[in-house]
Amino acid sequence: MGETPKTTVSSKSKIQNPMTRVIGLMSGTSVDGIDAALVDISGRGLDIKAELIAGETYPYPTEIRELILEVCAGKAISMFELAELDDAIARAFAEAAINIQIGHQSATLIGSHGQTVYHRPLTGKFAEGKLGYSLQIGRGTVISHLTGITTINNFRAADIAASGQGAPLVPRVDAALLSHPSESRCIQNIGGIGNVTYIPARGGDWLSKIRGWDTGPGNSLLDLAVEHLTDGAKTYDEDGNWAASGTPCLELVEQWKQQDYFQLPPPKSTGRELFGVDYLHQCLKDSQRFKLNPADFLATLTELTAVSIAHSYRSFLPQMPHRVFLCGGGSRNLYLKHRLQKQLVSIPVSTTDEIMISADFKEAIAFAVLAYWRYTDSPGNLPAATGATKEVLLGNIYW
Ligand SMILES: Nc1ncnc2c1ncn2[C@@H]1O[C@H](COP(=O)(O)OP(=O)(O)OP(=O)(O)O)[C@@H](O)[C@H]1O
Ligand SMILES: CC(=O)N[C@H]1[C@@H]2OC[C@@H](O2)[C@@H](O)[C@@H]1O[C@H](C)C(=O)O
Repeated sequence: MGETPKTTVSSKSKIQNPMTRVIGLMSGTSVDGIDAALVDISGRGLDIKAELIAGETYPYPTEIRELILEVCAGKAISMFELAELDDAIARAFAEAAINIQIGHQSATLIGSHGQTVYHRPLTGKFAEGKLGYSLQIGRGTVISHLTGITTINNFRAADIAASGQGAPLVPRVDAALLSHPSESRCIQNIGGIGNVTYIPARGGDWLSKIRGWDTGPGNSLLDLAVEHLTDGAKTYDEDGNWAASGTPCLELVEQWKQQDYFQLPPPKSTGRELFGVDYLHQCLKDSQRFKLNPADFLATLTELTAVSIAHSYRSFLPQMPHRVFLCGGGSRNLYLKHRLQKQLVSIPVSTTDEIMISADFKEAIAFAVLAYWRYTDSPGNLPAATGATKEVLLGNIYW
């Protein structure tokens, strides 16, 4: 297991709690594996310090990954099969928690996001009198039983109970760890789905101006397209090299940009339910009249991710940020980064590695922080990002 360089991120705290060693576990909408982060956390509320001690990705066994993707795409399974899948995921998460500690002092707390298999946020008229629904499986009960460590999971439910979308939850963590005294920043995660946190320069009423939402597809459509074009031989476009050899069809991107989700004002969140297999098939159909070759098609999907991010900033931010920092697997897609930079013109685009937080493990670190907040009775959601009516404690605790 590789040791990740130590990175410390602090929010200038004067009051420090004794340090707690926490494991953050996350598997996102790409379903590529479990990201585990071993993190030392101290402080309270937004005044916290988080130091990454080790980070590692543990790929899912192929049969589990394939079943998760099928379930996400709408496959019907029995309650027996659901219980088996839930347990298999929980066991894989527990194993990741055990392995990340090897060679290190043990952790006393685990924050486990689990695996999202269904996300149904409600907005506009559909929301009247109803709550959203978001299901993450991989039971905390099993993780705490197998590891012997207090485990917190089911982070999205309390926000949904407060009429929020249950996502994105990372904005409050981003604000705590990545604000700057004079620079406004967008922290852009590009996982299967993309999500942004806008953090104004710290000072005055900066907290009330923080925003966050899901920008739309990150890598989900690209990954599905690569699998489709290679008959399953490849699962993603490494460094964006394949797309870089093509030319994006801008007319098609303009057409796709008109889709409802991109016009919907925040708070908003989405998932593979929208940007999944059916969406890709529609994209393939739409592309037929332009006779795109595979590289052009991938370049066009990459452009959709870049354009949807930039379009959402221009449409929904109070002002454009001074800088944009990428994280998540898509931050490694050099062609996507280049196209986003082109969209954002003079706003520098780099990765959160540059501001001392691992771009690969930021989401896993975030779930360690969210668990720490639950453990220390601090709210974890940001109502401006999720649409909840109030700040709430997030997560269920299994001692
Ligand atoms: N070197 C690379 N070049 C291009 N793409 C990459 C590279 N490394 C990772 N990716 C992309 O990143 C994806 C994984 O990203 P990540 O782990 O951040 O997603 P996730 O956490 O599952 O999703 P989400 O943030 O939506 O929950 C892969 O599926 C792949 O598309
Ligand atoms: C329901 C769900 O799992 N949503 C994820 C997904 O992946 C990215 C984006 O969509 C984001 O809203 C969220 O994850 C991050 C960790 C969040 O809640 O902030």
